[in-house]
Amino acid sequence: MARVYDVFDDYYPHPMPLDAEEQLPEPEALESAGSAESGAHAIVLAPPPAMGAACGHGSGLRVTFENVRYTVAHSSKKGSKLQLLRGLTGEFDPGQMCAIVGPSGCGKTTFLDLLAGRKTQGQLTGSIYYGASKPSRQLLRRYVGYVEQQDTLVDTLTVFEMLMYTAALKRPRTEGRAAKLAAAEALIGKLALEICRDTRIGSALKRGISGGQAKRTNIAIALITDARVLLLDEPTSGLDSFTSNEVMQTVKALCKDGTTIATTIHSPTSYTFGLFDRLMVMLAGRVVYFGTTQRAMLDYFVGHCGARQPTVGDNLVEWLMDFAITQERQGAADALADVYDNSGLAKAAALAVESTIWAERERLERSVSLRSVHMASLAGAKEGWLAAATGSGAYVTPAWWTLGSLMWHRTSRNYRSWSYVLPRVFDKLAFAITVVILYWGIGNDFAIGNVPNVAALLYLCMSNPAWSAVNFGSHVLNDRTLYIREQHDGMYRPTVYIAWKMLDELTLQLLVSWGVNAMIFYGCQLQGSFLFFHLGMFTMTMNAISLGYAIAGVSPSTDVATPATASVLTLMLILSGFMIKESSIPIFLRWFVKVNLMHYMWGGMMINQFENGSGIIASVGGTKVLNYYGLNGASKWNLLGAAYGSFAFWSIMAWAALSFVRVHRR
Ligand SMILES: Nc1ncnc2c1ncn2[C@@H]1O[C@H](COP(=O)(O)OP(=O)(O)OP(=O)(O)O)[C@@H](O)[C@H]1O
Repeated sequence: MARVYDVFDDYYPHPMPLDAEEQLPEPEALESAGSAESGAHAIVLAPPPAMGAACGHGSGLRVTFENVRYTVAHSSKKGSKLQLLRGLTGEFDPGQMCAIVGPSGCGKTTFLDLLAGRKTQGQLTGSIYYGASKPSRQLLRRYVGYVEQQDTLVDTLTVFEMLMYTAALKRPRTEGRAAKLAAAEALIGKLALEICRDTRIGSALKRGISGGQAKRTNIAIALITDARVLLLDEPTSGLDSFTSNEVMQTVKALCKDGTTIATTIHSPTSYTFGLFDRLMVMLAGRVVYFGTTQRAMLDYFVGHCGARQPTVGDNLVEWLMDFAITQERQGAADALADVYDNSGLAKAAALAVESTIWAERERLERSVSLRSVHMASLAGAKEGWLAAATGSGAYVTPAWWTLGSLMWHRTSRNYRSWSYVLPRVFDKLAFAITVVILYWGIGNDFAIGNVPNVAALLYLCMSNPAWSAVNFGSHVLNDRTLYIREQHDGMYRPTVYIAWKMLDELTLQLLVSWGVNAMIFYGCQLQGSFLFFHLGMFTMTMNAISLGYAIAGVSPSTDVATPATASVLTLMLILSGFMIKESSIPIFLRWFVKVNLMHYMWGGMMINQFENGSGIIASVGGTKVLNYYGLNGASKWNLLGAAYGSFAFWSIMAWAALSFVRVHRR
């Protein structure tokens, strides 16, 4: 029968010398070191590198976590709490790649989310440090790249454009295009993306780059700020074993410049497993092993936990996961975690954590007399490595630059896509053609029997742009995963995002609407001012966008937003004063007519059509028409002004919804 170490060697083609540093420390040595305060630094499994290497720009940043516990309110059991993480302690070292493994639901993603500062609920206790600092939002955005499980890319951009777009919003504005270009090209090289550099990313329905290339592009955008820490959540999920190996090999190569890497991974191939320097095994929110991936790991599980010896034919990763999951299913997760907590490994990890925090603080205090984390950050800034994190706010670029970049990198690229342009032009054109065919020349027919037809035409003209609120809302919701990721990455403020989305939609509408509105106005021979007619139609589109965004902002999904928007619009259309005269509406609902945008704009259009009609409508007179509909005495320009007020109101609602309403919880 093959000995376990032979099996190990058979599995790993990589040279993995078993040096003294990777041996399990003797428990007695640890105990004696731990008891003597002065000896605390004598035993550290992975001693901190020289300070410059640990913290300087171009090197890594050690991630240290101490007794991390995380509790959330139970989503299905009201009033009860659930502790998802239970006392995680350890550190991820610069220049090393650590695998976090464990059965599904053991808390791996929760842990990474916490490290990356992306949890929006729950209670965290314990400490997390990046170098010597507790992670500020700025530090996380500047120095930590987080690659989430799902790809969040812009399907209309090429890989190169995606990187340049991200660079424009995540790197300092002042550094110039050449530096951004160099950073993008360097990452394309590092992540072996040359072959798809100019390929559109595409979507599930319209294939562009491959799954592995998409994953590597996600990694590249996480690194565009020269991130010193890279956290990856299941980077190989959905990839075949060859592509998984390729992706992880590329990731591993990033360790060379000192990047600190931690990744959750479900079923690494043997090859990929061999690329990891460290392994953290989790069960039910606790650590059951944190150490080397080498022979000592086998010794630990066989010797301390009662795992069977692996034999030839065993895949070591499967062997480990089979053991861990079986133990969990048998309710032995806590027992295994207790064994780990009492082991030399856990004690060494705790000492290493203490040592790191102490040493980093001492270093900072040496450079300037410091007391607070804020001051510590300033000391870092003095040395250069935290300059951007502390020197700027939560967002790297000013609002005007962000807006310009979004217009340039996103909006202008939209026009390359027929699927973007055609539906937006076609729906306006189709409406205009239909209306012109049905109502040809009607505006110039002054017979009394024609008045309801003209009123109906104007009502249709108002309601058509209003209905597009349903589409606009779904555009925001389709973008939501990307929006959330880019928000976390500090790429734009919600105000800028809303302003950009509106400009994005309105730019094309502005171009198209002049033509189609002129077709309707002159084809149907409507009366009054064309400018007013056009502004009225355009204002309705603006309102539809802001209304759609406001409702989408508080809706968890399109399934909720679409019927909600349709209901609001239906109410507006019914109570506009056209379908039911205001005087016939029950008194308790009449207030709605007064705040109803449709009432204002349809009323304004009616006044525009009939205000000069007293001489031209032979039998009835324009004033009487307006009287009949309850529109006498109003000024069409005031009504237009009210519609702009409504736009401002819905825009503020949309901004507030995106800024303050957390429909996504993690
Ligand atoms: N509010 C909550 N109420 C109840 N359970 C929750 C809540 N939030 C998270 N959980 C549970 O916490 C566990 C940890 O989830 P997490 O996504 O971190 O697991 P994971 O190890 O990353 O799983 P996977 O490998 O499948 O991605 C899951 O079982 C999840 O269902």
